[in-house]
Amino acid sequence: MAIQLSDTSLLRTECYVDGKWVSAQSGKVFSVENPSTTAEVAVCPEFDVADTEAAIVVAQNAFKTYRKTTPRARSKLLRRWYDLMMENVDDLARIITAENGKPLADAVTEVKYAASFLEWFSEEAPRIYGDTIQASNPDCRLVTIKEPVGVCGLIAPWNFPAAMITRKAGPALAAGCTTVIKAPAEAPFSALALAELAHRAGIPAGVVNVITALDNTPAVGLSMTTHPFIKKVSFTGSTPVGKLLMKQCSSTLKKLSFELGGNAPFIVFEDADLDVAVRGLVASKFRITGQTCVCANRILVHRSVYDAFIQKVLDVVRTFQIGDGLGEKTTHGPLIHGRAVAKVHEHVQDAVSKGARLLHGGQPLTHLGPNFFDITVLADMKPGMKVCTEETFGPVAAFFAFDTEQEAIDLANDSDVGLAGYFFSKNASRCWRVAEALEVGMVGVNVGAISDPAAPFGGVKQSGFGREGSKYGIDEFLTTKMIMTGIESQ
Ligand SMILES: NC(=O)c1ccc[n+]([C@@H]2O[C@H](COP(=O)([O-])OP(=O)(O)OC[C@H]3O[C@@H](n4cnc5c(N)ncnc54)[C@H](O)[C@@H]3O)[C@@H](O)[C@H]2O)c1
Ligand SMILES: O=CCCC(=O)O
Repeated sequence: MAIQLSDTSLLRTECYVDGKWVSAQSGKVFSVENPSTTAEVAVCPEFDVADTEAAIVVAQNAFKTYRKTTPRARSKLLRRWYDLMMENVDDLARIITAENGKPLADAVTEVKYAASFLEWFSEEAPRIYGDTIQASNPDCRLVTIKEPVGVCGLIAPWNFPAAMITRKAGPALAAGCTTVIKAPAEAPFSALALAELAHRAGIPAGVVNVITALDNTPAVGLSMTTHPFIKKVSFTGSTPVGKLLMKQCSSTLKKLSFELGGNAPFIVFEDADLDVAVRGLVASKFRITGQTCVCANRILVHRSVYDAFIQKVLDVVRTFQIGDGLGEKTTHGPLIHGRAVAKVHEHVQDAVSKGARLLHGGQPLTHLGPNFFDITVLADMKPGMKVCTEETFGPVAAFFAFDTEQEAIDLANDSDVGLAGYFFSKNASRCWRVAEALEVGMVGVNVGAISDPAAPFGGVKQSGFGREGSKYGIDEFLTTKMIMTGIESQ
């Protein structure tokens, strides 16, 4: 076996539908590679439209009974699922590292983060409230109740192959919904391992269904976004795919939550604690080798501290060890595939050709394998470079200089997307001013790591809509029903 696991039955290579492990009806499979070594991890079923529709029908049937379960019963199921994740942290992390490439320590962090959404929503399940409202008509009484929206299609990316699933499945199940989960083709085994644990947790058959596809992804996606039984699509991925899925969902007007791409500004003001800002930058920019949606993409530094700040960042970057995610000394792993390497390289070459100064890295590390790119530092960045308008999704720290607070805000907001933004300053008034001025869904003030199950995660502009995690996350899977009762006046 390509992954060393204590519990080998966690590596599942079939899809999970109606509580059973199933192959594609066609018998087709696709191969998943370890991005560090390019060795095959295992193969997975290539589901097609018929397979997908069968899973949707199963979820629809399961919804009829699951929706009637008590919130406390759903809470206990989620809690058991959470406990099983925590009992299997090491194996789950090894699966993540094998299919995604991130260092094992980061994979362990992801598993705990992923499990935290199950814990959080196990606690939210019994806390779904409606309202009592004073009707305009004195002869009527008015209340609202919350109901599960129905079968949910959950589509998630490879960069957090466990956490992006539980952040959706946790609230869906807490709300009383059933799910068809399309695992990312690059990293499907985490989702399948989660399905195995859902099974062990006693989650009823048909409530969690996990399907996989590579070449059939567009057809499977079309099925999930147009099938009348699916009432909600929750998608995390790129903005272009989000736009396509939204268009497809319009035919049946599904409820939607879209967590899409970002291009986070990271501002260092002249009054910042530079060491705190360096720690924040390392956490934000280089997490998972720059492959998170909330990664700093444009680093804006006040001219008076520009050189000093970059020097401090270079001092840290030079200590990084790039390599196989299982390597004991590895701090940063590979990119997910060759297309990602090519895109990062293109951003670097574009910047350098337009006058940026390359201070570190800048090249693929082909001696390590085809998916490795060096940690890169670029100074003298200018508007008009690709980094300004496209999400790099790689280990490139691109530094811009600014002179005034307003200039920094204008540069930060000069983007079609608005997911996360960060800034560092010791001035309390400035902290409020800038936090309010940034056109993003999430702001980190003097902090670069903002992910927390208690925090509402989501964007504005073309970063999408809806919020995951927090007390708001469950609303995405509920509908509000108004009940007006006429009473006879005496
Ligand atoms: N906002 C967030 O919370 C968040 C979190 C993680 C990643 N992201 C974004 O995700 C992107 C990286 O992930 P990616 O490369 O996997 O994105 P992607 O959009 O290519 O794919 C995301 C998922 O959608 C599936 N998919 C692709 N085309 C589809 C189609 N036509 N129909 C149905 N499903 C389809 C993929 O198989 C994958 O499972 C980045 O843009 C990143 O910012 C956003
Ligand atoms: O990549 C985006 C998700 C990252 C996170 O939840 O911290």
